[in-house]
Amino acid sequence: MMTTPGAPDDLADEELVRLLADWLPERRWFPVKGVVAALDLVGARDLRDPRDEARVRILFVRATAPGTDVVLQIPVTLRTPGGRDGITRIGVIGDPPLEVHDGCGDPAFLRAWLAAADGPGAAVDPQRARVLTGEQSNTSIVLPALDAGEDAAAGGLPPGPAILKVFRTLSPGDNPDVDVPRALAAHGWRHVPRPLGWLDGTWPDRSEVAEGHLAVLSQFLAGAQDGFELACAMAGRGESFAAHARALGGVVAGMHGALAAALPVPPPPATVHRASSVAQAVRDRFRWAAAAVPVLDKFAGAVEDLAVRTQHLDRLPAPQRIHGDLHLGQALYADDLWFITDFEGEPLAPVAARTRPDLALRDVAGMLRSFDYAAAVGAASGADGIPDEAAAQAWTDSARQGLLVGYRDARLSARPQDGADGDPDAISLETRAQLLRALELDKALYEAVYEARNRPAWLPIPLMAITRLLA
Ligand SMILES: Nc1ncnc2c1ncn2[C@@H]1O[C@H](COP(=O)(O)OP(=O)(O)O)[C@@H](O)[C@H]1O
Ligand SMILES: O=P(O)(O)O[C@H]1O[C@H](CO)[C@@H](O[C@H]2O[C@H](CO)[C@@H](O)[C@H](O)[C@H]2O)[C@H](O)[C@H]1O
Repeated sequence: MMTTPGAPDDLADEELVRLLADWLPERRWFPVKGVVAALDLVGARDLRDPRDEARVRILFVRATAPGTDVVLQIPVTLRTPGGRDGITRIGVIGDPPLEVHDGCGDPAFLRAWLAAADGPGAAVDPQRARVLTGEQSNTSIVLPALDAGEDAAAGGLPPGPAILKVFRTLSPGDNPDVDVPRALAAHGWRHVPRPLGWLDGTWPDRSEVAEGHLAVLSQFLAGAQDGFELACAMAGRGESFAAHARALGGVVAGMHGALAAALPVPPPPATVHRASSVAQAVRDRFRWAAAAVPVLDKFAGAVEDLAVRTQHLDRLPAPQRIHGDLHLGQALYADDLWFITDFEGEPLAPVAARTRPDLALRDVAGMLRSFDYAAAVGAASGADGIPDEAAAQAWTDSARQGLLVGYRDARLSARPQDGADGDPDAISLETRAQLLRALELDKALYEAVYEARNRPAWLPIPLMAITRLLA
């Protein structure tokens, strides 16, 4: 084991990792599924609980398995036995014994994190924190606002509530889930929850010391509805999502305008044939997806035909910073407004690819794919409440139409000078349709791998879309 900054200095850490070996595979965010991962402790960092109630330690653990090699962040707290109820106990180590708890569920870790973080912070109460239990690649914890008296004592901190997102799989470099919301909020775009705190860290990564963000604290939109849950519920009741989709399309267009202004990128070199790059990306995605989901092999010819048609497009919109993994689950509906969260990009993609300038239409395609999921998962039904295919198709079509019209109208009104032919990105309707088809296919291939790894029962949703898009 190396002796770089952040390397473990404590023999008990090895015992901790042995304890975690049984606990980790049961976590939704643990990236290795179906096979046993090798776990190696590569580093650790102590944070100080201002109340000194518990020892707070962040473990950096490398998990390796075929196709996976990642460094995970695992905050734990160590307490003398019998100290506290109501927090997640992982087990006991040492002699004299120490209880090991999941840091994310322990106020001691949350206090220590808030004390160590950069940024304005927030007047929140770690004592009443709640760990979210949904489908998540990371771990999020809601921190309620302090009550009025305590709030005054917090001395001018921005008001709570707030949500802390602990990144589980660490990536060297600045995390776009911290930097992008900061840039958008500083630019004055109001559809992103305000970032309130962030913590950097270092950890040994092979022969280097990696540095990057460990977690981010943001304004919590109390009472917000998750866009995917809202869409599924409406689909199940046979209610059109078109008006919501139209408003969402407007917000996605506003996000693209704000991203282009807040995080400008240089134009691509004239030597790059961009349509060929998009086509090649689809081919590469297909090869990657077919290796993980062999049933996709039969689509090889049809994918190549689509790639060739894409390659022959002559004029593409300029690349820019985009969201990168936009779907209904990243859209929150609060007080009649849509907000966009989770700017981390596709969790299965390498970090360098996640911040690369790309086509704004990729985000639009991501949202279109989500309507397909909502119709399937929500069991879209007609007015009689009985789920059927025609009703699902009609529900999806009207939501798609709503999103595209809302997006296009907002782009046009923001940049009317570009709309020579009524198209704000100055491309023909045919080019737009072909690009969207290629980008939807690309996303559906990604989803096939995501579902095969995480939710095999949902694999038919992207597989049916791939069949349809290639028909
Ligand atoms: N600012 C926020 N206010 C309210 N809920 C939020 C906020 N940010 C995220 N959430 C909720 O937390 C959950 C997880 O957040 P997300 O950033 O998508 O995590 P992950 O990238 O791990 O999937 C989502 O279901 C979302 O509804
Ligand atoms: O939210 P994450 O950043 O963790 O994104 C990953 O998980 C998503 C699921 O939670 C996944 O999204 C897919 O399923 C959604 C329904 O649960 C659906 O609305 C999306 O359209 C679909 O892509 C996402 O792809 C993955 O990166």
